[in-house]
Amino acid sequence: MNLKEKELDRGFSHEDQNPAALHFFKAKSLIEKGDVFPFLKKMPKGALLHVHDSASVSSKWVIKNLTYMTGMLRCSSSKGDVFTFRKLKQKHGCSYYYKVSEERNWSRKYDEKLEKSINLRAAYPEMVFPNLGDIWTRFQGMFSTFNDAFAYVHAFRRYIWQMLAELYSDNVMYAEVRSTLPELYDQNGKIYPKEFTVREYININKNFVKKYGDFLGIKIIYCGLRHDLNTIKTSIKEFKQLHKNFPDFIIGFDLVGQEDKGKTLFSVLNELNDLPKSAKLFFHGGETNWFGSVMDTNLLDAILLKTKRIGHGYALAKHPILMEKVINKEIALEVSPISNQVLNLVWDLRNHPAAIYLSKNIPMTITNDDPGFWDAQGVTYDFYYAIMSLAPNDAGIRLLKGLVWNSLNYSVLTYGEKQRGLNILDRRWNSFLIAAHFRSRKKA
Ligand SMILES: O=c1[nH]cnc2c1ncn2[C@@H]1O[C@H](CO)[C@@H](O)[C@H]1O
Repeated sequence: MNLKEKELDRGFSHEDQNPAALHFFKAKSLIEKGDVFPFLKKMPKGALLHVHDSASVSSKWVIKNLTYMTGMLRCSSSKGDVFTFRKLKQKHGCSYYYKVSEERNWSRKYDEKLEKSINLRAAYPEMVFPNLGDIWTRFQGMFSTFNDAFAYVHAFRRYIWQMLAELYSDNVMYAEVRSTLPELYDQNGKIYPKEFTVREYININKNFVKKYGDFLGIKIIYCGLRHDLNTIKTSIKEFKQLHKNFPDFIIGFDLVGQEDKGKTLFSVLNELNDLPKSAKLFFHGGETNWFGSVMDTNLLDAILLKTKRIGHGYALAKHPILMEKVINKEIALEVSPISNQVLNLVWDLRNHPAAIYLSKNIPMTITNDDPGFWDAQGVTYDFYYAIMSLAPNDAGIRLLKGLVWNSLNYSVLTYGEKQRGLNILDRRWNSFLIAAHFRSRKKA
């Protein structure tokens, strides 16, 4: 509370330097300079329940590591850059491929330029991306830029390890990761089936957990892109097979992509009814500002389809009856404050509807969505906005603790795994508080 009050007071008298009200791209360096951020960084976060794998790792790491791997190529398509390690020409819509190692030799500030194609950072985002459509085109383009490099088996292994490392160093202890599970390929051009991607994932996870015993690992929520019916059908078919073969790892299903432009849940009801009973659902819903539109009914249908949690749920505040349902059925919202701001739903996060959800005790957890694409390593920055912008001035450690405990309680860990996780969390939380207490005494 001391750290928070001091920082809010300063923000109140210097509004131009009040990170709680500023866009993340303007606030990031201010956040890092304050005292709240390092405190939150050290805080055990519990589980991370909403993150997309191919946008999870910091873009700097990707540039410094993956783009220095042998065989990396770059080409320019009408939609933007494409990174790849495939030797054979692909359907990238490019006419010429450049070797990154050669380009780097004759271009100044090459790495900085390269990083721009996988990072949305802008000094004046309101000028660069005036509309929600503009930012989504750019955002979706970044997945297209990176996906083919991500699917190179040697890059994939390093990237997923780094994803776990960034979570672990941010004091996250477990994650349920959303993935479209790309078909991986190797240096000889061999393409592997999705089962192989799952086995790779399981191996990396196993090795990471072996090395860091207090990390519980990850599970995968399989994602289909919602933009057209055939893609949805194919992804449901693939999911059924993968879930059957790996029921404890490929735990559930979701549909992703821009909700405003994609198929609604209602329009694919027949297909969704084909999902097996053992599969859990984790639908995105209400990531929209269109009140009363067809997309807006996704929230209703997600609840009717018995979703375990709701991704975002940004629009839920406009639907009082659905808010009640979410409380009664204990469906947690996966709230990603920075994502909603960067993707242009809201500017000042004090206006984010999660402030209302907190006041109504709607179950929720703080998540980071695509941190690599906006320079937010880990979930600490989102927790900063949660406690400084979404929560009332007088809410402190008790609220944070509730959010952290929610993350484990609303996870789909088995009973045994959850008990073990809660024990570890309890221990780590107490040492965190004791250490923070001694730090503050030393300062005083
Ligand atoms: O906030 C989001 N809402 C909806 N879809 C998203 C969001 N973030 C990422 N993706 C989608 O996830 C896919 C990769 O897993 C990407 O294609 C992207 O469209």
